Amino acid sequence: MTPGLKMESKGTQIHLPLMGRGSRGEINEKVLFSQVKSPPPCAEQLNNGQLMGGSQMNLCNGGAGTAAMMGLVPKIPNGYGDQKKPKAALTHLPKRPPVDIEFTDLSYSVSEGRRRGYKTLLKCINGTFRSGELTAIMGPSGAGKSTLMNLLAGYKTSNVSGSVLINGKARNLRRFRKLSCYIMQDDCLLPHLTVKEAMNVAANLKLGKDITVAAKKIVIDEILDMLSLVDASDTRTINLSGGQKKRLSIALELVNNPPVMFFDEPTSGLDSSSCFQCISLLKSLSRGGRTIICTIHQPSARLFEMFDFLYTLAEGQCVYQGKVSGLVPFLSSMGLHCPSYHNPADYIMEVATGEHGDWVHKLVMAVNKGNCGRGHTSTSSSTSSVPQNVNYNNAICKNNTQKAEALEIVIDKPTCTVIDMSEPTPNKPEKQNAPNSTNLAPVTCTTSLLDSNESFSKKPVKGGFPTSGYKQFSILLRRTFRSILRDQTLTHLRLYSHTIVGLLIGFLYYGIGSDAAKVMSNAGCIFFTVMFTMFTAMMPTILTFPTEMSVFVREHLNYWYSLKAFYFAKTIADLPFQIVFSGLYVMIVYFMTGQPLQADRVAMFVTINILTALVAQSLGLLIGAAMKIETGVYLGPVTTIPVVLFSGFFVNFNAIPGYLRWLTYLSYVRYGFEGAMLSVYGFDREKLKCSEVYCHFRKPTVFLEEMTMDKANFWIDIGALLAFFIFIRVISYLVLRFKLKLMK
Ligand SMILES: Nc1ncnc2c1ncn2[C@@H]1O[C@H](COP(=O)(O)OP(=O)(O)OP(=O)(O)O)[C@@H](O)[C@H]1O
Repeated sequence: MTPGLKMESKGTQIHLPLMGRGSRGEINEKVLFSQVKSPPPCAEQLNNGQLMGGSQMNLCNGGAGTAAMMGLVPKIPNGYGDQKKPKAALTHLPKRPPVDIEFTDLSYSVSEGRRRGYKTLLKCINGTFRSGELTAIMGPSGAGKSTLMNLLAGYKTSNVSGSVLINGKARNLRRFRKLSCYIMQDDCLLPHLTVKEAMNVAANLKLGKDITVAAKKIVIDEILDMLSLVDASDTRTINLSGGQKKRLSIALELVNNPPVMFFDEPTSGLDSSSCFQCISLLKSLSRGGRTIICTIHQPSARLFEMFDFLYTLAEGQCVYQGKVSGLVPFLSSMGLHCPSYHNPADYIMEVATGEHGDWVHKLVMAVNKGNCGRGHTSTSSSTSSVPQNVNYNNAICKNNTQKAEALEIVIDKPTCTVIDMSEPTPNKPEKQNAPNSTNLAPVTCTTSLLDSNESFSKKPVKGGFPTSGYKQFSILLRRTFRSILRDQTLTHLRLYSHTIVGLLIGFLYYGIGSDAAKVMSNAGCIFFTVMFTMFTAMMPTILTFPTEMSVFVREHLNYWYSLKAFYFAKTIADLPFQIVFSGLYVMIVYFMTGQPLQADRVAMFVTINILTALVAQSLGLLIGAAMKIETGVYLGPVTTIPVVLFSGFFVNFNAIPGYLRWLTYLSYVRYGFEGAMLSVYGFDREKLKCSEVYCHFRKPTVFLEEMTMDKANFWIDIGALLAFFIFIRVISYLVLRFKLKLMK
């Protein structure tokens, strides 16, 4: 019989494969698969102490039907065979080494300004988070949970003292970041992509070009199947439930199988059943040999007992570290008795917040003395100071004598084999769960984090990302283009509004363009056209970019692609939409208002308006990148007012006081309006017809003189707008870079 885990389920024995830890901590990947012969245990059974067994299955290496075992949403056939065939398992993920994280004397401070000096958020804390364990970082609000996780994930590196060791060696931050992922509290997902599309992008970006399309598809299918997302494959992420969004966030990061996963409050915003599913999933991931660390706020007793290791913080110091089951005995040994039927998670939080008196200091002292923690054994056994009614196997404090079943864990010699993804041949039996007879490229197997490859690609790519800069750009370009195309606000609404407003303006100023008696009204029409293209380009960007930005931050910090690739893709993908929308509106207005029907003038008028729109959109991008939506929505229009004031429409340039006149050169609307006026009235346009007895502005040059535009040059306006466009785009790029740096 294959070594593994025995689990009793309604009289039927299930033999589950394990990824045991070798003597040196490596993952044993010997057992790839074992068929489940009986129906999976229900959630209730799992809750009754069998969960440990169920989640001992190895996600990485062919554990059978973990998601179903966890009581996630019912499975549907995925086309891989009949229902009796075992569920897909993650057999095709790149193999990863186990990673233990040890931190010693870790302190972190932030500057509070010159006068107030530094504030210490973490004070000399120590701990070890192991692979194969689900670790919870708990503590009251402001205790330093997120700070600790950011430090361990390598997101904060300045003002940090102490050491972080990975498998006993100094952390190589760059490599560690590539082999770990951080799943944020808010599910930063692009709303208009389907689950499958999002997964494809993740696979293409994270698995590199050495893995074939067919191999990527199998990886994706396996993950979706395992996380019970198959039936939501074609659902846009905006329509997913909270739990599904969370699972998709995990699925996206699982593509390259990171051995370390950090989760910031993974259960926030989920109902109790989704919370249970989510933590069950994390538990299964940890049982696959991963190091799963998450911050959590007051879990229910049911959730609490699912964690293997607990690290509790209060005021930036550790007040408990050790097994979850050891918490109550530890507190009891300190004289803090968790009342019967009280959730220990609630109790430790009450203690940490000072509800039971000033215990924090005493607990910190006890932790530092080694009264709890990994090496400490007394916590797991009954001591005289511990009340008899506490059941240590079950985290809830109650009179319960039920014992958790001992788990049979067989540790084998550690192996790390290259996954065989080649086509099955008659001599070579097809692996279960590799149903597609496609020719699959081998996946690089990393044997140690510290001497692991930079990426999955054979050749390390510049910048350390799994794919080349060009590949990142092309994948992101397609994704951004698709997202914009499907975006109701950015695209559909703009299409309708440009058409409707264009027609409205067209009817309002119908045929006035060639009438000398209506040149002032025509100038108003031209000015409004410039203003409309400007605002409709700027505001949607201010509104939508922060969402894109949060997705970008998550993906970039998880080493998917570079800022450059993202930024170029964003810039290029936006162009066609700006051109089409602005062009459509401007053409409707131009022809309906009777402007000169000369191809060169039409082209000039349309071009100058499109350029103005592009500058305005870049400004929207800058505002969106630099600030929150609420601030941007206010600042966007407010900063536009001076730009409009100095455009030359409301106040003639000659009438502007000399000391303020230089400001007109900073107004990009000035160049847009001036260029539009010149394309209509400049370039030696013949005399206009006059619909009244006398028309002062029959000669277009006279009107341009009146507007102080007679000496203006259309090409300078074009050049100025181009310069504005490039300048603002560069500034936006630098702002994004700066913001990223601040996050690190
Ligand atoms: N840049 C900063 N300047 C000053 N104080 C800061 C800064 N960043 C964090 N803090 C403080 O550090 C403490 C720890 O913050 P952290 O976000 O880690 O807490 P937390 O335990 O995750 O809290 P919560 O559960 O509410 O998210 C808080 O008191 C917070 O106000």
